[in-house]
Amino acid sequence: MRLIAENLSGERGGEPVFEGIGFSVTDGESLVVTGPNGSGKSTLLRVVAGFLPAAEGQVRIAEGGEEFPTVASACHYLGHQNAMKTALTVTENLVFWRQFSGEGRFDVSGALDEVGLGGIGHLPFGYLSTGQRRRAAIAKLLVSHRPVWLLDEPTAGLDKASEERFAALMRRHCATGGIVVAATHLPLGLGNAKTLEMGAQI
Ligand SMILES: Nc1ncnc2c1ncn2[C@@H]1O[C@H](COP(=O)(O)OP(=O)(O)OP(=O)(O)O)[C@@H](O)[C@H]1O
Repeated sequence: MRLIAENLSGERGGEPVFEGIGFSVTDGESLVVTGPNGSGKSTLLRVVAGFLPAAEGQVRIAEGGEEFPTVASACHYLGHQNAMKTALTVTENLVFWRQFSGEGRFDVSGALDEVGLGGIGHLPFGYLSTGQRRRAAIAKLLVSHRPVWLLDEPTAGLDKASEERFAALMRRHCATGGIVVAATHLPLGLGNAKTLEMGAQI
């Protein structure tokens, strides 16, 4: 499978944010998107995810087969918001995501163990600390059957040990044929990732 962006332009509030962006990432590869504040990293990820329309150009999946014919079917987006209901327990949230995004290689309990949150699945998500919320949101990736991870500042709020644990999860995802596209200011420990540097302005 390949995730391909061709000649992409993005706008916010009718103003151009970036233009002429192109990339191709294939099974096992990662792409790290860097650039100064306001350069359009989050906008680019939202355009790739399909949450914002591209002003120009297109994003598509090639060789996704019957299982992943579209970007929407292949991608899981982890943005600044964790996309979890605060009143539901951590487990209830993850059960929802597992049903919504196809059954990933981990069940809910296994995914919580992977992010170091085993034993607190019964707590309402709203009780968790900032870093624990982020780790629970990362567990969404593990319970979902989505080969392309679109990650916006994924390590925000994580302590050093959690950062390293997440780096290992991303490397394993790629080693088993997954794709990671991550916008970040911080090194993510992805090894030989491709890079895309967004400009300060266009
Ligand atoms: N809803 C909006 N309406 C108008 N302008 C917006 C909107 N959202 C973002 N912008 C502007 O679009 C530009 C790109 O923002 P974006 O969040 O994509 O940058 P970024 O590279 O992710 O920044 P950071 O590193 O600070 O997270 C900024 O100038 C921002 O002010």
